[in-house]
Amino acid sequence: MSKTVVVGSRGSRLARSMVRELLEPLKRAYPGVVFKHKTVMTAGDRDRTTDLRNLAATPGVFAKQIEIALLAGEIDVALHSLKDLATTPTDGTLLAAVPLRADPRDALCGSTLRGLPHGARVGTGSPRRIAQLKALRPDLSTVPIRGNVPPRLRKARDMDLDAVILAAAGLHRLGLSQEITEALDIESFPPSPAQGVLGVQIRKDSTELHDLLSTLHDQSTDYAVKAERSLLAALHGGCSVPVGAFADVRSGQLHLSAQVTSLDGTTVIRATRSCALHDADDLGKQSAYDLLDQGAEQILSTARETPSNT
Ligand SMILES: NCc1[nH]cc(CCC(=O)O)c1CC(=O)O
Repeated sequence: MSKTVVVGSRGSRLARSMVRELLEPLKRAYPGVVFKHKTVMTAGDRDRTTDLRNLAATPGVFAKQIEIALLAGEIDVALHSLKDLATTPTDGTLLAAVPLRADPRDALCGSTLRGLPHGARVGTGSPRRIAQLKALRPDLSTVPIRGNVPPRLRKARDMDLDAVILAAAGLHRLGLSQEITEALDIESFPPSPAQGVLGVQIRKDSTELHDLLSTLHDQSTDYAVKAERSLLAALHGGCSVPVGAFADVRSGQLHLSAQVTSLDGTTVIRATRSCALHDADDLGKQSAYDLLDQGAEQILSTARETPSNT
């Protein structure tokens, strides 16, 4: 293998901190390999003017350009947030490693949930976050807010919002943990499938690189995201459906809880299942059927016709 490995990612501060998180253990484990970082401009970065509602109609808006650079050989590793990566793998690519998950929770910045006054305004454009928030607090209103994490925090202040919802993992990675007023409980506010997990993607034929990246692999996180992503795939969901899911390994079993919520928050459908670790894919599928049996399809088809950002 050539002794240089080029890692491609978005150019945002968050993406750059993810690259550092990825490279630190690799540089330690392979002092003889040179690791380089290359920034790939994505459609999501380029289009600052259009509302992401239109952009997000194209799934994988953040990931596509990075995958193209990977397949063209401009980079050797494509680094994504796994929750932004479509569940159908792109031909010629594979996920080489699933590193240990960071904090999976969503975070309220600006107020606690209970501390929000009646009718408060909360910044988020994500259908899942809007739906789940309305289910817990029907009195609240949501305001779409987009952009990278630091600008979202700034906009929330400029717009005088009472709070904004962001992924805790992103805030931790940016060194902005102090902005978190409340990390929302996993059970009542299930995160996006694979939230907090890095997606480390390579070309299928990069066998040596695959071996090298296996140092980063965390088997429990891998089982968990397999279950969460197979659930999402079975529901034909992308990043803009109101599906929350979280799986973890406890006492040698894999547990999955999932929730589909109508956009107005009035209907909440839940499924909880456990299985042996090697049945992760099946756990996701069975849980999806549990949700569909309870009428999830109607909520999902309505939500699919109302594209929005995550
Ligand atoms: N949708 C954008 C996005 N993609 C990944 C993260 C950070 C969390 C993660 O790594 O899963 C964020 C920001 C957010 O949702 O607040």
